[in-house]
Amino acid sequence: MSSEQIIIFDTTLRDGEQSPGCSMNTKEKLEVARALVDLNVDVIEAGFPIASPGDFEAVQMIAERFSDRSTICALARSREDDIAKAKAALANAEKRRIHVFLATSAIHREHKLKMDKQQIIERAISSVADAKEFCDDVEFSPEDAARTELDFLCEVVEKTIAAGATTVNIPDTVGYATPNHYFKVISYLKDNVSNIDKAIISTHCHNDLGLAVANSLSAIEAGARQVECTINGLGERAGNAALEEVVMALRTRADFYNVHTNIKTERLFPTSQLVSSITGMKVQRNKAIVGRNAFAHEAGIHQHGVLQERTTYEIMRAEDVGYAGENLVLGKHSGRHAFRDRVKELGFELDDQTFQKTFDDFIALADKKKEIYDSDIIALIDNRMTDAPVRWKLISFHTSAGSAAVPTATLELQCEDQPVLCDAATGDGPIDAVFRALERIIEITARLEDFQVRSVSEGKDALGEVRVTINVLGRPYLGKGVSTDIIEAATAAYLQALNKADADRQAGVVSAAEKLTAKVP
Ligand SMILES: CC(=O)SCCNC(=O)CCNC(=O)[C@H](O)C(C)(C)COP(=O)(O)OP(=O)(O)OC[C@H]1O[C@@H](n2cnc3c(N)ncnc32)[C@H](O)[C@@H]1OP(=O)(O)O
Ligand SMILES: CC(C)C(=O)C(=O)O
Ligand SMILES: [Mg+2]
Repeated sequence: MSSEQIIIFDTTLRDGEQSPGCSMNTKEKLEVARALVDLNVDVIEAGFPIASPGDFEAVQMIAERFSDRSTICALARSREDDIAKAKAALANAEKRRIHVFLATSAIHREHKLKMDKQQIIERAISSVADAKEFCDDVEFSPEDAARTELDFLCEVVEKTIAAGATTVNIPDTVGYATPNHYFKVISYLKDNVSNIDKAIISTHCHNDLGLAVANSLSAIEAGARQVECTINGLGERAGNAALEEVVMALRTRADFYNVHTNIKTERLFPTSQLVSSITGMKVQRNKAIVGRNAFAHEAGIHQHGVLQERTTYEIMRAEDVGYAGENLVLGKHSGRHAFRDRVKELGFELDDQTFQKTFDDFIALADKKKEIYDSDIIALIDNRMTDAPVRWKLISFHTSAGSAAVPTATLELQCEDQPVLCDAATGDGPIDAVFRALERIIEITARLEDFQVRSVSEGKDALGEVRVTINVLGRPYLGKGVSTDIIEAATAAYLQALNKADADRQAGVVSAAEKLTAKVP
């Protein structure tokens, strides 16, 4: 059985713009329209021309620029003046559609429109006929269809199709439907509207119960062939069905739905980003398809699986939706396989011992830091790759400082298997106090010649790298340390430099140097 096409009708610029705080100016709407055309949506609902001169202008300009590629649609109430404005806005459009709507549910009839069923039918028919005089492509929406009596809904749909509607949209205006209920509504229309084959059945689902996408898919199962949706699920209240979710569900489960869309899926992520930046509506990280976490694996077991075979934990490929970011995110839940993979990608070949030490450093860092960047990993590797002697190890350090306190450092160090030594010192600041305490325990007096500190990665919790150069009896020694705590990084750097001086002392090198530079303090 060959796969049928689902028409993707994007209403980001109309219903999407109805999201509080999401108004766009004409220039912004043109940018979004361009992105939608590049995404290859079939129909763009560009606005509601009667609503404001700005909406009118936007529909007109979008129609002039893009109607050769996508059908441009304008919304109108079932009123002559609305339809006249829609016609005027679309006057120069190549592919154009007028979308007329009128509520049909008892609640809307009685309380909002104050019209009875007969008046609704007559108004709907005359409006569709009015729009039809201008263009062949006319869509009719019985607003609040999901809460409309089924027999009355069938009557409205049948009569508007007879009047010329080529698409009948069945809106779940208030997000009241559930998947099985909505399936039954569409099936009922298919079974009870005599001319239903003369029009395309469309869905327009709102997300008040978080079911907009599920309901849209259910309608497709029942025979709907157009889906109205928005980028990032923008729209009135909780929004509309998210275009990217509907499209990727149909593509990923083509085995089940046996339908396809014309969407260039690799444009989904960039389009989502564009709409987010223009509207200021951030995409939540765990949002399906276009959230930053949508293709990210942090858990070691998942990362191990994905490294062996991507499909163990991925049902879609990030590149198919245009996401180019990293999908194996290193963090506290990552394991050795993913870490080794990244180390290799960064171009390092570590022996087992260095790898294990670096991995331990990485896990310790991941406990402190939300995100681990490649630059963090490089700094950790670099730190472990130095062949510096490590006779003295830092067991613990404690500093206290403040405007009214004398900066003090208390340190515990261990030299090989000897008992742990503890000492304290004061200084000009906490780092100076640490340096003095280190010198006291190791019994080496050094002169600090250079001290540099820089941030290795991004964010407030970034790794800091400290590099020091000390002079011991005329010989320079370099030390480097990295940590999210700059005092800890400075301690590690100074200790590394002192360990080098200590190694020379052990080897008798310092005493030789001492003779040569006897005057150096
Ligand atoms: C479900 C949806 O998303 S529908 C689209 C909703 N979008 C918008 O409303 C966005 C833009 N809206 C607007 O700018 C304004 O509401 C306008 C310009 C459309 C109308 O403004 P106003 O003339 O001031 O009317 P207001 O919005 O206060 O009331 C709506 C009127 O439209 C009528 N109406 C509502 N829907 C329809 C309809 N489908 N067909 C005919 N009349 C309708 C109401 O009965 C009410 O009529 P009344 O003024 O005779 O009492
Ligand atoms: C205008 C109509 C289709 C609408 O947005 C709705 O009913 O939600
Ligand atoms: Mg809507």
